[in-house]
Amino acid sequence: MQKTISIQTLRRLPAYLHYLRVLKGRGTANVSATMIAGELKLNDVQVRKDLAVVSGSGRPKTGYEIEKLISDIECCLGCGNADTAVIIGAGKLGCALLTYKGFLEYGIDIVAAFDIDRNIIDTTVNGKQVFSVEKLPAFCSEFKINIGIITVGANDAQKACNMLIENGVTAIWNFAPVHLAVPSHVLVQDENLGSSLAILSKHLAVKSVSDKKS
Ligand SMILES: NC(=O)c1ccc[n+]([C@@H]2O[C@H](COP(=O)([O-])OP(=O)(O)OC[C@H]3O[C@@H](n4cnc5c(N)ncnc54)[C@H](O)[C@@H]3O)[C@@H](O)[C@H]2O)c1
Repeated sequence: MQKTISIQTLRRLPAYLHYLRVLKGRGTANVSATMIAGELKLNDVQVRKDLAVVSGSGRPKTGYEIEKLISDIECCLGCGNADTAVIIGAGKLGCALLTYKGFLEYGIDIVAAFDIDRNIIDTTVNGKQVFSVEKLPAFCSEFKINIGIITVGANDAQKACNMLIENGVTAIWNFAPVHLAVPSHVLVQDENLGSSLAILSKHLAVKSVSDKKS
């Protein structure tokens, strides 16, 4: 029976996977939870708990076998059995996401983008076709699309979201700065680079005050 994985654990898995792949590339065969925790600035008890859910326990002294751990995390993240995703809005951000090849390593295959701008429709970005948004229903029914990525402006985001849901998408990665109303069977993950920048900005402001005092 598969163990339940918390959202917090899921959020940490890509970082574990990245570090483990780096270690594997260096020819390292085993790793301890303490070493992972040290590298990723996490608590080692937390790391052990996370890895116990996806892979079981490490061995005393030798720790975890890196190859097996990578394979277990990949399996948990759905790598090798990627969820298919489409982008709505092939503007600056949409194209940047289309261009990034790394999502496949985390189990998401962005297969196409949709837009309303005639100058963009029927072009390709990183080998991915940009279609007219009118073709979304036919595309979704032909290819099983699991994830919709919204990169349109705030005013168009709810419309794009509704269209995705009408065509069977139940997981939405939303980059538009707007709250999306969705039925309970749909999960929306809001992404906002601004919140990370706010933390950096706050850090600099606090540092500047303490520098002035000293
Ligand atoms: N979350 C973040 O950290 C973050 C960072 C940057 C941008 N954004 C947001 O991402 C969105 C896109 O930003 P951008 O700079 O790429 O804008 P952009 O104007 O370059 O791109 C938007 C694209 O959406 C298309 N579009 C508009 N309505 C549409 C519809 N109904 N269906 C399909 N396509 C449609 C436009 O033709 C355009 O190509 C904005 O909402 C912006 O605020 C979020």
